[in-house]
Amino acid sequence: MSAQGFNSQSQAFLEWFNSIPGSTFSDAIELVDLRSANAGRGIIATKDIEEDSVLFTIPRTHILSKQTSALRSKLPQVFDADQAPADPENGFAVKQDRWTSLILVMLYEYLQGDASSWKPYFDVLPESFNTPMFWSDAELDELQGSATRQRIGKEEAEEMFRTRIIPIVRQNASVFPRQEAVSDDQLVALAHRMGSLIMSYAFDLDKDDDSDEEDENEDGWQVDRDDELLMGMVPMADMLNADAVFNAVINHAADSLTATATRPIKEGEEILNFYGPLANSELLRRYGYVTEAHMRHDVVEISPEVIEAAVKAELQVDDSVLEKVRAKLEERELADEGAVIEWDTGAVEDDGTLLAQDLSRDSLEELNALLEAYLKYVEKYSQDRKRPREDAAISILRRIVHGFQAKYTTSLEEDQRLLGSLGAMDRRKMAVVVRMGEKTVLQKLQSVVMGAQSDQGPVEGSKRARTSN
Ligand SMILES: C[S@@+](CC[C@H](N)C(=O)[O-])C[C@H]1O[C@@H](n2cnc3c(N)ncnc32)[C@H](O)[C@@H]1O
Repeated sequence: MSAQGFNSQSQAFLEWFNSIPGSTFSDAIELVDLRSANAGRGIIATKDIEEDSVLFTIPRTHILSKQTSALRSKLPQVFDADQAPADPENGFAVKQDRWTSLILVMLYEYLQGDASSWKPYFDVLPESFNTPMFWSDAELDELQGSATRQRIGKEEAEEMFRTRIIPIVRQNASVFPRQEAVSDDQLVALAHRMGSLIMSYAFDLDKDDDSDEEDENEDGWQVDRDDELLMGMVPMADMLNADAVFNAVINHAADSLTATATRPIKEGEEILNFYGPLANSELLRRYGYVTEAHMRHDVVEISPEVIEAAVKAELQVDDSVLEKVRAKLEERELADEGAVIEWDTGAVEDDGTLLAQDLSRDSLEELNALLEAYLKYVEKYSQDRKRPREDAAISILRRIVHGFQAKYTTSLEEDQRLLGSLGAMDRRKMAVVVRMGEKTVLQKLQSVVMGAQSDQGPVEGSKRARTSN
């Protein structure tokens, strides 16, 4: 789209936003075109801004959610469990979760076209995304050994659209307009767009007062459910880009959400929100971009299968013993997720600046605990304590590191050279940044393991890792 067309959409959106009763938009900020930096729209300071200044305010009435959309009153049987017909054949009996509810609301508003009061907002929301969900196999191959590839979930998403979204749209032709012109495949593509928008633009709001917020577990205790937070699209708050070093936050008040400067911002600086201490792989999966500042949160995820394979190869354990060990670990809920190796040293202050002090954590704690448990149960079930546990643990760790490194087809040095030769931050370059971050963590892990091996001491990740940051 031309710069002129892009800016006139921004202008129309801003006028729509300013027409909302109770909204505010500071005269010290501006909505701008950052496409040349691959950052879409963003907001910059047009004047110096003082700490705690309010940048903009959006009343809750104009957060798009199942609470503000007319769809809910049109389809109470879909949104309210107690009104759902008992017959599951009609497709309504499954209660919608916060994802499917918001996708339905967004589809409903989007399909209204010009008749939707949210039209100027939809006009500034993107139609295509750089999240791995939309990458080709060749593009995904560039992620090499990254666990991100296993977490994309495209098929699961499509299954959800086909079973929980499309039947509702089709069975309510009078509610969802213009759908005759849209095939099922097109509806799936539209649901993908809405799902991706929710993933990278929606905010978690307060608890959803209308949902049955708590479930009972077997003991009769009330437990919080992950899906109880209401999700909504918050116009303007979602025009802020974000980074691991930021200068603004969104405050949630009873009637409105407000963007506030966390520290003084200079004229020309971009206003940046914070999405959380996410590894670049996760930033890419959810938001479709990576940044240098997020590299400090990079992690390597070691799956239970990788750990088990290393244990088996190192200790030459029979499958029957491994099965018993696995059952024991599952009983103790240790075997489900494997271990995450992190060198998270760059925590941020509340104002968005980096903490001066290095906050190294014991990055190997989780893996060490898991290996300790493996070794204990292997000894127990094979009735054979061949060697000291520390010694065995170090050898297993070495196997894990080597096994992992083999999943990445290029070395860190090769990637460094490649990165220097790549131009704009396209999908390939983002994949290179992700895999480089993970290889850097692996390299640190390797130096810890090698160090431990040379002095045969325990593997203490934090003490050694601290020197390398
Ligand atoms: C909530 S939106 C922010 C507004 C968005 N730039 C737009 O044009 O609509 C989140 C999306 O903005 C982009 N984004 C956010 N922060 C970014 C950054 N620091 N660098 C590049 N892109 C960024 C990503 O595409 C992300 O999925």
